[in-house]
Amino acid sequence: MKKIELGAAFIKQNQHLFRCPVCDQPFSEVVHYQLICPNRHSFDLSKKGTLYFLNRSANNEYDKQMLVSRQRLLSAGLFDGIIKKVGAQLKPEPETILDVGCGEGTPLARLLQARPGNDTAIGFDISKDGINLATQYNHQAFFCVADLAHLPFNDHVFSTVIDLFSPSSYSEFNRVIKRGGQLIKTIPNSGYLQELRQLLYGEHQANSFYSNQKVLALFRNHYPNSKVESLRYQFQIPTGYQHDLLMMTPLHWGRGRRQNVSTQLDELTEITVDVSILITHF
Ligand SMILES: C[S@@+](CC[C@H](N)C(=O)[O-])C[C@H]1O[C@@H](n2cnc3c(N)ncnc32)[C@H](O)[C@@H]1O
Ligand SMILES: [Zn+2]
Repeated sequence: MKKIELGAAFIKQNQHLFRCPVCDQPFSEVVHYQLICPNRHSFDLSKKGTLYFLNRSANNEYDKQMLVSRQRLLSAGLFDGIIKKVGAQLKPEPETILDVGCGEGTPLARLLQARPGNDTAIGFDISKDGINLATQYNHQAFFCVADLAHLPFNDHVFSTVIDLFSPSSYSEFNRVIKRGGQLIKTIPNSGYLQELRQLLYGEHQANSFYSNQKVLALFRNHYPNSKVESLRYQFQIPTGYQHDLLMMTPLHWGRGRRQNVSTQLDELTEITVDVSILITHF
């Protein structure tokens, strides 16, 4: 089946999940390849079977090159430890999953690969390049371009919302998560990609270290009963992926960056993944 047909089948079957980002009304019709709301605002599926919900162009620090590099490293398994831990939080029964700021789609693809195959899953990102890359995967998830500050989804429809390294909008998350559902957010800890930080910024620069304390405190403020799980592992960088590691995060253009690190970069064989996984139930 063509991608646009798969997208049309998804929105027909799951129309109840979506609401119009212009007037906030639940969509009332799917006609051909179009979602239409009661106020006649309409959104067309692209050839790739995705929807575009932004009503203004969005600036994004994640350009296509970064997303391609991220896809290469994630496909090589960089985040598999995180994905396994997130997957362990899901129920064995079918879930309705939303991946917030899904980027180029690899984490959601790999999460779903390890599931029985009965979930309903949507990934969205503000980056159109990210969403286009995500559609290269041949899997069951539906992808759209949207802003996490104004979600095009109805109230209390998702059983699990995941947010891996992306910004958050807790009022919107609270609105779309079902009672009995959960929010799983992953944030970097100070050791995250530390070998790369030290290579780029030396030992004592502000950028050499990362603190997640503010993000963690805000999460705890919103969800005092949340639990926090730490996860730290070493990833063996496959030969030829060192440059992708440099390109996949905004670290590569950070202030105070040292120049001419390519020889040392080529010699990097291991990288630390060090994260906190924040989980709260509704
Ligand atoms: C660090 S990346 C994480 C991507 C993906 N979750 C991953 O783990 O590879 C942060 C993502 O958040 C997205 N993002 C930033 N602001 C956003 C917004 N307002 N709405 C939706 N996505 C946003 C970026 O485009 C980017 O893809
Ligand atoms: Zn509308």
